[in-house]
Amino acid sequence: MTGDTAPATRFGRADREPGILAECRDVARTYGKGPTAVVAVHGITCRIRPGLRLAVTGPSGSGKSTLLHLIAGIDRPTAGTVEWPDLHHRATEVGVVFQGPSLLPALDATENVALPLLLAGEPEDEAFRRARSALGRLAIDDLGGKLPDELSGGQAQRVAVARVLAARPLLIVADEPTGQLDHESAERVMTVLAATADELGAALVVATHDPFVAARLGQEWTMRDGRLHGAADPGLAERNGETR
Ligand SMILES: Nc1ncnc2c1ncn2[C@@H]1O[C@H](COP(=O)(O)OP(=O)(O)OP(=O)(O)O)[C@@H](O)[C@H]1O
Repeated sequence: MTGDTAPATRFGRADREPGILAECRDVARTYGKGPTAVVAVHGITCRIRPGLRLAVTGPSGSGKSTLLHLIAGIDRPTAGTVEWPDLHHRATEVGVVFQGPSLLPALDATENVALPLLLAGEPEDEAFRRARSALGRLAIDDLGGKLPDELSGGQAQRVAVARVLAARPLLIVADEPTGQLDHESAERVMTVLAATADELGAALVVATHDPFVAARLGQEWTMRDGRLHGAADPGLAERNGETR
């Protein structure tokens, strides 16, 4: 087969490199100003491609959440640039599992999961079908009728994961998605996140303190004091923009 006839894929032709979902160039994020300013992220250059399975690890306060928010486009860098070259509609193509509570209190679990689909214009029956299916994959379909304040922290966390998966994003950014879960539930969440990312051809970026979760993903980037470390890992050249 010649290059000209290579089949198209979701991100271009099969004979080309996969696309770039997110690209950070020399990105920094400082909170506040003057003597109390906190530099949460410094000088990070990285690329997120389809198929990436990435754990972002590091001590508390090292900048993991900040980097994830910049990659997802829900925060802006104070220096450098973040771009999403192969995303067309970032609001629906990036799914974020937040570290803290994020469910709307007046909606039950199924409605919380369906809401982003309804807002994106999905017909109601399809939105609710996908919401129930996502809850089922995470083995929490029995919780569909419960309000957030009737859920445990771990149950609410799984509903938040279901909400992201139901929206079928191309870039899944999850901040401690298993932080409140027992081992068995954490394992299920990681299995479903990875399987869904495989089905969608998506990238999966997970901030975690849990070595088991990090081990489930293909790559690990470690943050310390706002910088990426881990020179021995195979992603470093990619991260530093040395290869395309
Ligand atoms: N909104 C904010 N205002 C001021 N400082 C902040 C803000 N958010 C984060 N920080 C600071 O930025 C630094 C990085 O925080 P970040 O939440 O990104 O770290 P983290 O590695 O995700 O931590 P954890 O593992 O505890 O979630 C910390 O020093 C934190 O106190």
